[in-house]
Amino acid sequence: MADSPVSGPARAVGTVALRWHGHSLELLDQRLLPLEEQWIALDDADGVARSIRDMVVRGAPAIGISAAYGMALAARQARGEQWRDHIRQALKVLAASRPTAVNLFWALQRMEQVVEGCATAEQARHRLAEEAVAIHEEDMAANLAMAEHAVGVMQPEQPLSVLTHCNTGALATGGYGTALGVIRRLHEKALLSKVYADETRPWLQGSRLTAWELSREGIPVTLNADGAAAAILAQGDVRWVVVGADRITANGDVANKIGTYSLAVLARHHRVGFMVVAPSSTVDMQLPSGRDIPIEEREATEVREVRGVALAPAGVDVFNPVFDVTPASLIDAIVTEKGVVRNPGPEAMKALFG
Ligand SMILES: CSC[C@@H](O)[C@@H](O)C(=O)COP(=O)(O)O
Repeated sequence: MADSPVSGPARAVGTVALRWHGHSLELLDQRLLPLEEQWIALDDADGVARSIRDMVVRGAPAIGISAAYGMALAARQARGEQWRDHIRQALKVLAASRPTAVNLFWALQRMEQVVEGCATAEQARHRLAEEAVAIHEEDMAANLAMAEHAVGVMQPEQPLSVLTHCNTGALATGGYGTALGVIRRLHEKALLSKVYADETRPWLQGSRLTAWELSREGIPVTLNADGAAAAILAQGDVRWVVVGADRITANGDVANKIGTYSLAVLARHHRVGFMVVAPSSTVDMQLPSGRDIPIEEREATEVREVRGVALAPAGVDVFNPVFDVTPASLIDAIVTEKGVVRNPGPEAMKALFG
């Protein structure tokens, strides 16, 4: 076991955002897409934490997987009697990278349990790498299962149109995607008529990432300004709004990219289905409701500028919460790999997640 690096998942579906090489982690720099495809190589946990904070990698499941690999990298550098302290310090740094997506803390907790079960640094090096790869592979498998469940809920008899928000695809996960995985599956089954992608101000995950990911895989996508969503739903063509999640609380409230809540209100008004697709690693049964979710606020420059070009008067006051909370009462279905929660509420959530 001296230094036999554990390699990454054997199976990948289409686009990938992270590559594990056993001794280093490569991340596709999502800040540069769609203009440039550049990979960043990392060999320590600090670099991974920085990459999460700076949005080189983003999307709840991808953040959790990256943090797990960050722990595996920390174990590779842990030496001497203090090896356990070195890994615990890495965990703290990774946990401080972003606050909202619970997948980060879920993955770190899993890694911590493995550390506690290791007797030597060498064992930790091997076991943490294995666990990180397992988390990565499980996420991919969960996405495939969720896509099947979601199509079962939609029961399309003919191709249907959907609207989505942010990026929930291979770029945001271990592969395939959550909400975008459902869209991919509909396309594979020739059941997708049209997908509208909100551009997703201010970071533009929809235009920069979702439009890129779908176009390069030959899935036709129509990009729209966020403010056009009401007009699109009013046309009557869209049957489902499909989104991902960063944290789902015990009562079925959902934190997701800012703008999701307005979409849920619009969907209810227009009698369009509203579906949240997320792995069970996004469910936080410790928090009673969405009011308890820490909502990240990011720099004012994200709203005032695009790639350094000013869009607003210099120094204008900005409010930039990057997630919002959709109340469970506006959600028709939460789809996870464990099953579907229809009309979510505390009882239905407890029945599936205990
Ligand atoms: C499968 S990704 C689900 C969510 O993480 C996604 O919708 C989202 O809000 C991403 O936010 P981001 O700020 O880009 O990390």
